[in-house]
Amino acid sequence: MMSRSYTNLLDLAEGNFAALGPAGGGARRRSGSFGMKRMSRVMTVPGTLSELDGEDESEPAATNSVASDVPSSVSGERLLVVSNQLPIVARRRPDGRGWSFSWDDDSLLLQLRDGIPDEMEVLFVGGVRADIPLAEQDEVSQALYDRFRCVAVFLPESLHDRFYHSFCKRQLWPLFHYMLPFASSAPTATSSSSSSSSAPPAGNGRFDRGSWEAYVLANKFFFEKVVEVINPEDDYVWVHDYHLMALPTFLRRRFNRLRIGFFLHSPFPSSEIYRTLPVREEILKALLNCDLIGFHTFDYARHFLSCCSRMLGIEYQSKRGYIGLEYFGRTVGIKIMPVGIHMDQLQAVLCLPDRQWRVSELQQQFEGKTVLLGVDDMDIFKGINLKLLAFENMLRTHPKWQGRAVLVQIAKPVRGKGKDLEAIEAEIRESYNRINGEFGRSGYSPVVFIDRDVSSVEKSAYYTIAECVVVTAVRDGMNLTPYEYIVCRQGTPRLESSSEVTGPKKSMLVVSEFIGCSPSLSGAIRVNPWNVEATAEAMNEAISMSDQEKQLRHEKHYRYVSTHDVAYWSKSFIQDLERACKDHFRRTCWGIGLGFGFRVVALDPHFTKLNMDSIVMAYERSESRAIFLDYDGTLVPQTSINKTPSAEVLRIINTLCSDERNIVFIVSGRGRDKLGEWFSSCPKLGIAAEHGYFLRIN
Ligand SMILES: O=P(O)(O)OC[C@H]1O[C@H](O[C@H]2O[C@H](CO)[C@@H](O)[C@H](O)[C@H]2O)[C@H](O)[C@@H](O)[C@@H]1O
Repeated sequence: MMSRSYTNLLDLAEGNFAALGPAGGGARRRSGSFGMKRMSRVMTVPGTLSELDGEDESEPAATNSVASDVPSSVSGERLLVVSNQLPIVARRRPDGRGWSFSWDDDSLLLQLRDGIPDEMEVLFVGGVRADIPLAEQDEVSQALYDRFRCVAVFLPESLHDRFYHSFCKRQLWPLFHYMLPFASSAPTATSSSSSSSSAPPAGNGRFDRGSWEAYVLANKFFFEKVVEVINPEDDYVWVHDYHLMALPTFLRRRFNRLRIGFFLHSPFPSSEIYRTLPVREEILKALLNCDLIGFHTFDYARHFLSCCSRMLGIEYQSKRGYIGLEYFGRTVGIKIMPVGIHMDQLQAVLCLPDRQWRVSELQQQFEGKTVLLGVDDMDIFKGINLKLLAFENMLRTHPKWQGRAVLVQIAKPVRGKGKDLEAIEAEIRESYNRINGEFGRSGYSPVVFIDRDVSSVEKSAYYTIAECVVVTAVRDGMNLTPYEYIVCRQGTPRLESSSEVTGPKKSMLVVSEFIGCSPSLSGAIRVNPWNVEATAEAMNEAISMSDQEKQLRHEKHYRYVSTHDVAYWSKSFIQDLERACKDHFRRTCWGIGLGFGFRVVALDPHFTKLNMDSIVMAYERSESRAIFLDYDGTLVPQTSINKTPSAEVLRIINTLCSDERNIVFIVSGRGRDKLGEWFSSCPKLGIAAEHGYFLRIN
């Protein structure tokens, strides 16, 4: 077995993982060739993109392919939305026989369809949020494809565990949210103890190569599903979020001219954080195989660009409002556009009779009270405990709120697990018990903590009755809670006659400055959630503000949120993706490089890649030749520390110079002294030193 420390990324990208064994660590994979070691191609054949597409990697598709009924040539453009999870809700049938599926109306991936042109069909590729037994997977795949145009990706359980719980949730997710792993290697509940490596498992989120391999392998499973349905000539692929950052390399290797977009929903951290990631270059290079990379905020994009500059030496250019990275002749576009909410979906919920009934109930429950509301996922970055501490501080420093202010905190259970989460949950419990113990009295609980799944109807009822929403996340990619709140407080024209919507609309927000939605909410009170006292003051200020001021701020926010909805975001992304890809069919391209170093070199069609035979023929035919040779990267490897030309190089140069028909020059930025010294044994060689400022002509 190969050593664990091997860094052959070609193998990694090919899916040959020592740590996972020949079939991906017991992966019950049905495709014939997977897991067999194959030599990767280093493309040396020149050609246009269309010539090269699909010529590589003749792996058969998995046998549970749903593509049997996909027309081989689908007319019209399609969009393949690839994400860790499909926008599907799966439920076991009550009789235990089979599954029932429905669209997940709350999923942003589903909602983004509204911004996609009608003539563009949308297909989804992703995992299913349910444990579907192996024996049922084929049937489920077919049903999902037939009924929803969803292509299901099933990962073997052990792989899923290492991909999702270990690499995604314990390594990437914390790091992207600015949490560096501790140096200690004490294993935790979810560390990858099943890894076959001899190295100790990573604890506390420390990088673990076995989990990284699982991540790459899982990305390859997604890639294979895309391959089953893709029509590379017509389709666009839009990959979502940090789970699938290796996918663009697999796609680009197979389909050189595929139109690929990627959107990162989480933050992209500062380069000082990102550069601690041992696979930092691999991930950057994989993303650069896209045509367009999207971020919620300017800061996330700026961090990504500085990582590209500092770690890969690639600089960006900004032209007429578009930012692009020149990457081997291709321009990789950078898109900055925060996501939005689905207005119709939320407004439809607002009109449900159930909700109106729930609103009245809550109005009675909190009569005479001022409700501050928190709606968060129960994860380690949402700063729920900081919010409780700030609320406690407010009750203490502004006693007028004792008996009057209530903090309702909805904490949605999440799929992640681990000791950190358990510790945070315990801390939160302790805080609200303490606050309720100290300030509570008969008929008054200052904190109402709801740690169960709350339906969209109930959530919108809470939004409606809340005077202020408080978000104290210490990091969050975007966070749409404030947007949902604003829309619910606005209500809909259909509610105008009901008793719940009376008078001018108003809302108030206290939001962390560390979340993606913060820059778009100029009327919110922005806080540093680590500063508990300042957050307490902000809460007091928010609920004490005059109605007129609350109304003005609300109106400003509503104008923005209602016009920058999810359809606006997806439409804008697809338009930019189309624009970024408009030259795809004009360019001459070569795929080069191994593993994650793979990239497509794109050139204007007037360029031709030199072919060895034609060079030799031209050389032999010519009567007089001028030969200009660069030095670094041409005569000595770019990476070598010893820059002195080898004896072999000197011999070849002297051979070239000895032919009367040749004039040979070294052209370099290097100084004349060094070049003169190095080539003192080549008397017939010309030297253009310092970019031609000094010439030695012989
Ligand atoms: O927990 P995961 O399955 O790994 O998914 C991560 C989170 O994805 C979604 O949130 C992210 O996208 C949102 C929309 O762009 C953005 O507002 C948020 O900041 C991102 O983290 C999902 O809403 C979360 O529940 C997931 O935890």
